[in-house]
Amino acid sequence: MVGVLVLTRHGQSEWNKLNLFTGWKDPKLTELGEAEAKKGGEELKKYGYTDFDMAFTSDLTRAQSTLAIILKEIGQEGISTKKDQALNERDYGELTGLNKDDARKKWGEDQVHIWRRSYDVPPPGGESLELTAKRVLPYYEKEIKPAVLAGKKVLVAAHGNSLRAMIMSLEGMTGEQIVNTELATGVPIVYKIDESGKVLEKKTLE
Ligand SMILES: O=C(O)[C@@H](CO)OP(=O)(O)O
Repeated sequence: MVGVLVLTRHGQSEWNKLNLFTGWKDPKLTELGEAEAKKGGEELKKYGYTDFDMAFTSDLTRAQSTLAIILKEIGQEGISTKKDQALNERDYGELTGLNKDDARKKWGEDQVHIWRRSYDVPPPGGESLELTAKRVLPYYEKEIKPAVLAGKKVLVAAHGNSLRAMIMSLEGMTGEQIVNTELATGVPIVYKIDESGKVLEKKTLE
């Protein structure tokens, strides 16, 4: 039996556009973000992914809106959907709301890069990718993975860092390998997975 897991980062948010550390803040999608989500839905439709069994998203508007736009585009608006904080973006702590370029000026390129893309160094008062994975992966293992291993088709709309945690687990990567992988906004990544959890195919629909 082969299950399908589609991971999609939300479209551009108001704070992505303003280049602000976002984390658990809850800005809406921009018009571009809505268009990116629609394009993601169109790509799924083009490849025949219009029959998902269930969907998952975070507790944040930008991911929920992305999911709603995709589901509308593929004609699956009524599908069973679970929303959970466990799939939220990493908490950016004291950096939340600061401009990323201003932060580089204040603390230096290297320090800001360490906060953004090291595996285990959290930003002040916030979560590292390691800490993010510690709350994302138990939820993934309990709610998402069993459905995929049972052959279901599952759609997830979430965030750069919550998705990195899942990709790390799916592809058997180390934290150091995944941190510098950038996920494009609104682009679906399709995994075909067998009942043992082995990834048979990965395709990025852009
Ligand atoms: O600001 C954020 O919440 C995230 C995603 O936009 O930023 P980063 O790319 O630094 O993980």
